[in-house]
Amino acid sequence: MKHAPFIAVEGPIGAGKTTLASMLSTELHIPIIKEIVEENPFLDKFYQNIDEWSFQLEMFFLCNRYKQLEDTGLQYLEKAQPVISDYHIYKNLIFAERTLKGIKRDKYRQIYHLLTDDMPKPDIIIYIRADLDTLLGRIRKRARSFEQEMDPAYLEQLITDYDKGIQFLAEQSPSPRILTIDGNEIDFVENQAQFEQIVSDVKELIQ
Ligand SMILES: Nc1ncnc2c1ncn2[C@@H]1O[C@H](COP(=O)(O)OP(=O)(O)OP(=O)(O)O)[C@@H](O)[C@H]1O
Ligand SMILES: Nc1nc(=O)c2ncn([C@H]3C[C@H](O)[C@@H](CO)O3)c2[nH]1
Repeated sequence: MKHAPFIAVEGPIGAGKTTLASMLSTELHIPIIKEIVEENPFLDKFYQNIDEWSFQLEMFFLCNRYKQLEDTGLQYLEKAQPVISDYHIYKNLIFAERTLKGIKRDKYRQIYHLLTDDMPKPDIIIYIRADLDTLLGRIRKRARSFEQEMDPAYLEQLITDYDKGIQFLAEQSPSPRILTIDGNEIDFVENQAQFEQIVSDVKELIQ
């Protein structure tokens, strides 16, 4: 790979994106960009009433990620410095296609493309797949109050949406390199050897 890599860790809610991105950032000495969660004023309301709050929430995520991506380009990529992020900008569309309907979805799509089409995109995606039981277990363990009432059907749909979304990204040109991790079987938190294997796989993709 000639230029500095832009790595994104992706996967459905609770898959372990922030955990793995942080571990890789430390191990590979690559700065990390993390998504904003605690200061998000709409997440709480969204989980209580998705139809009522989805547009505000999706726009909030989109604007925040747009700003972060702009900064990432200026701070790192334009200076040929590598960076790792705990999300891919495309996740906005994965969620919004599920949570928005009708005219709001149409408007959101237009704004999404207007803002992001010419932005830098990750060239390496680490995709953590995990099934519903694994994700629900992690979400419970993490115990963010606003997520505890999450409808399992919503999460199950997102698992499928993610598979399709990552497949779509794989078909883009130039296509990103994708490392898929089985989050049910691979425990990069507790199992050092499994984490080292991921590090080695990522290093190979970066070469
Ligand atoms: N491989 C793993 N084995 C065991 N626990 C894990 C593993 N990965 C993550 N966890 C735990 O699961 C929880 C969710 O992890 P994390 O916050 O990294 O997920 P995320 O994908 O970034 O979530 P979100 O989609 O909400 O941003 C955390 O409590 C974390 O410590
Ligand atoms: N609707 C919606 N759109 C997004 O773009 C999005 N990105 C993250 N999330 C939710 C998942 C976690 O609960 C929490 C932290 O990741 O926020 C999102 N929800």
